Amino acid sequence: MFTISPSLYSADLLNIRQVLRSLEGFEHLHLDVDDGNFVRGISFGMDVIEGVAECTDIPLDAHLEVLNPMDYVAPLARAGVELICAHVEVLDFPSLFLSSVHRYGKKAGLALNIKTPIAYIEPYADQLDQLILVSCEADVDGLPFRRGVLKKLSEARLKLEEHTKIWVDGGVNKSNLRSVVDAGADGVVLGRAVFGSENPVDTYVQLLELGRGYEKERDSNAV
Ligand SMILES: O=C(CO)[C@@H](O)[C@H](O)COP(=O)(O)O
Repeated sequence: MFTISPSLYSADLLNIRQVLRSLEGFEHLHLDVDDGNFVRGISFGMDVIEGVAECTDIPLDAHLEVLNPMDYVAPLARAGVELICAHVEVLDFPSLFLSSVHRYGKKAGLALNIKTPIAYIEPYADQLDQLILVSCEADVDGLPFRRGVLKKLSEARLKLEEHTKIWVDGGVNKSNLRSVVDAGADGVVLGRAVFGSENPVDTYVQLLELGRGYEKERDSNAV
């Protein structure tokens, strides 16, 4: 079923404990782990991630925007993160990353920057629980959604196995949600669209219902 993973990095990070307590009903929570090298921003270190995991029962997914993803697998798995995703652009041997995550009993994924073709992840289709298609330039906060991701999304949906969940991440909001779902997304990561709204919990529920409605229409049109 269509899902939303709100990105904690867009929340009020000075009140992180209160934010976590307020997130009633969230099915996922997205952790952008940004190292200041792969991307310019620096987000959460392991101490904060361990603290977040202790404070909430919401299943956590980590999007590693770092140069050395292999170093994060064991600490994230031990902290209880359920899904660990790294950028194919920095992995010399993506299959080793994916099997290392699986050895910890966690779900494993790859992420693609907007400029990176689907061909880069095709050889690993059999190991992929998740694909994150970044839909803005990852490095610059506030850059808009790039519609070019929709073609990549349709291509990925055709090429990947059905069990592989495809999420779109970056600049997604109410106005482009339908196009993302129609092109085949199983889920989206939302930063500003949820945490930049007046009431993140209400907004999350509304957008989730909207997305699930679009998904239902898409799937019934496909039959
Ligand atoms: O990591 C990324 C982009 O690289 C995302 O998680 C964005 O941070 C999501 O934020 P919005 O674009 O939805 O505000």
